[in-house]
Amino acid sequence: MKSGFVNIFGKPNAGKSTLLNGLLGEKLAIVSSKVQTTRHRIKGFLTKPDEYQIIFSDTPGIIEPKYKLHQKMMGAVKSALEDADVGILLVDVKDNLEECNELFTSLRLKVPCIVLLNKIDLAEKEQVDNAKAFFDAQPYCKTTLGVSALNQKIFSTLLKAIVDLLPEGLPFYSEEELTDLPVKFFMGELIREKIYQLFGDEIPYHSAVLVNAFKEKNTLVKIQADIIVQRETQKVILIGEGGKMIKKIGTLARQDMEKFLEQKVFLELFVKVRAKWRDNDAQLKEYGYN
Ligand SMILES: Nc1nc2c(ncn2[C@@H]2O[C@H](COP(=O)(O)OP(=O)(O)OP(=O)(O)O)[C@@H](O)[C@H]2O)c(=O)[nH]1
Repeated sequence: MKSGFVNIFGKPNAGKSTLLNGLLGEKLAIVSSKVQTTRHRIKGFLTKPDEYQIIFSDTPGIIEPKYKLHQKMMGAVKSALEDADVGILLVDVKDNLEECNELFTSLRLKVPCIVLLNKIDLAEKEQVDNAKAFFDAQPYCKTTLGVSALNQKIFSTLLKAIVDLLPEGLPFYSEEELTDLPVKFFMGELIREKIYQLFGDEIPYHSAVLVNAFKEKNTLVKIQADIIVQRETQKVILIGEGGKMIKKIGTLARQDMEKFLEQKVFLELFVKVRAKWRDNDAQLKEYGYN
């Protein structure tokens, strides 16, 4: 039996969330085409009885700490590095390889790493081969694989490569558990995902979601959440004309919640203004960015 911790690193938008969702077969990490969607470490477990247990985490995209929020994200990247048995360095195969290499080198990786070249469905074979040769020559790289996170066919090869690098050991969690994060957290992420999908650049980056109540009743789950924004003008946009937008967020989020929980959901959403929440430690903590 093998077991251990695997952390997925990569620049924003490399496809970390897509990969994790594909591997785990559940919509755990939220996926969007905008960068920096993932703010938390999200762990999911993949267990094959008597063979392996892999504990995955999806770290935030590696970025410059411009705001306090970003510093917290870098902290998450570092702490993920410290407790990993295997690192997966995810690279968009069309990205600047030298730049990715600099980034990985600067993390001073001590764990064995698999370089995963993602989005090969969009690249020429020659480009993939060149990238493979480039990373195979780097000291932190144990092996390089080409994948498309959208295509689950290659996952068995990836899983084999991961398991080969894992230490022998007993499972950390029981087979039934999929993640140790509270369901409440995922409900908040589903709301945040809708904000990313429905609004332009500014709004998503200035919003946080706080799930205040999660109550399981006999026939349904009651969820109450606040969407926190920085300015009154953002609140007006989020609510929309006659409440049109907030209704839309609510409906889409509720549908996904119902799929996830396999239960009817009653969702109540409020929009609240908290000036400068992104630079306020206490508020960052309240919204879950520890
Ligand atoms: N064509 C193609 N698109 C992909 C592939 N993997 C991911 N994508 C797309 O790339 C975009 C970014 O994917 P995410 O999984 O959200 O990326 P991420 O690395 O988690 O991004 P952050 O949360 O910003 O750090 C999404 O639009 C995905 O659908 C792939 O293999 N092929």
